[in-house]
Amino acid sequence: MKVCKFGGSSLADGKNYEHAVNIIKSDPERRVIVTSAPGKRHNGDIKVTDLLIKYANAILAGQDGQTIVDEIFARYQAIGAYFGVLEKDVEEIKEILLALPKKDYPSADYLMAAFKAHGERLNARLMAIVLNHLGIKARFVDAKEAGIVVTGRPDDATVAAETYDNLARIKLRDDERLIFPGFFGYTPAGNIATFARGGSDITGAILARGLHADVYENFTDVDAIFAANPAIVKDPAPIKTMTFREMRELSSAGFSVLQNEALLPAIQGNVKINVKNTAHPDLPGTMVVSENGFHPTSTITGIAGGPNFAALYLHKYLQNKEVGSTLRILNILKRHNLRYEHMPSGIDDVTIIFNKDELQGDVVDQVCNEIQAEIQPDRLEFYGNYALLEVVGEGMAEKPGVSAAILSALAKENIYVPMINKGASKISIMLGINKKDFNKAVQVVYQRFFK
Ligand SMILES: Nc1ncnc2c1ncn2[C@@H]1O[C@H](COP(=O)(O)OP(=O)(O)O)[C@@H](O)[C@H]1O
Ligand SMILES: N[C@@H](CC(=O)OP(=O)(O)O)C(=O)O
Repeated sequence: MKVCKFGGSSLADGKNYEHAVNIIKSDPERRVIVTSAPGKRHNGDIKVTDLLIKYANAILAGQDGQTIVDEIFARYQAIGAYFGVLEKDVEEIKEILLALPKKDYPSADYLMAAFKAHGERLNARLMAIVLNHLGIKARFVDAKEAGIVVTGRPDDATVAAETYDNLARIKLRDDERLIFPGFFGYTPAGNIATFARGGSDITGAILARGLHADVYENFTDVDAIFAANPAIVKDPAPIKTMTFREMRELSSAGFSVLQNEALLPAIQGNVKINVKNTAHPDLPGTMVVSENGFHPTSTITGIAGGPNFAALYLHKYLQNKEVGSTLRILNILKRHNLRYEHMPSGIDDVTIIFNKDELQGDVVDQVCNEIQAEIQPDRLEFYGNYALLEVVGEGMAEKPGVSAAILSALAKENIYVPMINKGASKISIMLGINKKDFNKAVQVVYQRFFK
């Protein structure tokens, strides 16, 4: 049995939907389908999830959301109409949208989560309606009925272990497709909470593990996972096979094609992931598999990273002799609920690297003031234009000369590397660089290893 997840780009309009329907139809093993919300139809378009965020914000501001509801409903209705589904058969979608503000929510954050989740919740309903209309027996299964239980933040939830006991009770039938909405679950108190953005991939992986799928097919809008972001490197090499841990490193560092939290359920259930293009389903795509028995054929598998980082540098003479100084720094970050990405350190120095999305308002000044007062460093500097470059490959483990090859390729282009972190993981090398050099650095390292 296969679990198939279709991304927002694959369900953006009737034509894309038709590719997805044909994929479902063409293989009776594709019995569990996971939908995202309709994504962008073209450059400059807006995802339904983002329209729902606008809708939630309008309601929270005490405004009338009717115009946005009409805009959202039109997206679903147009897809239905493409298949000849009558407006009356999708009318329930509009009613559900209009009823959203009338429900009780424990807080504005939970209201926002519930609104956002309806992109996928309504799309799974629509997919079931379309498939049944085309004579393919299909049933919508809400996350509540499936038993997807989540805890944690309403916009960044974590799946609870009991979900897998609940999923074990689901009976699959040969003559029926089950259509699940991606991206959200229900808290023990019965409220909707979503995973992080891109989180329909996570639902697909949870279902693949819980329903013991042979493979988790993740359909998207590219032919494969490429060795570098195609927006930065022209025609990058497709990756045929890679390991879970390579994917985990790369997806957490910018390979947005697969949400990085989707790896854990697949690893736990040892379900291989096949990333494929909805528009070209006959191409093999990329297989993501367990590292057991995997034999790398190249030194490097992928080059990821991003330009949206910042670094806080602290120097304190004899810091290494003080017990607990790092703990005190971390406590300051904890007080501000601030997550950091990496913290390379030396005898007297520590650099703390943040994703800039974390640094809202005047939190940097507040943290610096507290570090100054409690740690009294000799130097405290903040770099707002930091980029991280992550080079990953099972093939680099215990292989001499990989860092040297990367650094000399960057040096030839006069790209300065203020930080290199190697050793925390055997299969990755992380480099801190200046934001302005980021794209060039990806291209240079790609040329060095793939051309
Ligand atoms: N290394 C990479 N290989 C393939 N795609 C990548 C890579 N890095 C970033 N991407 C981007 O990921 C996109 C697919 O992910 P996403 O937009 O989340 O898809 P979906 O809507 O199917 O969930 C591609 O269109 C591509 O722009
Ligand atoms: N629709 C949600 C979840 C998701 O997975 O979307 P997509 O498949 O378009 O990445 C989002 O936009 O974040």
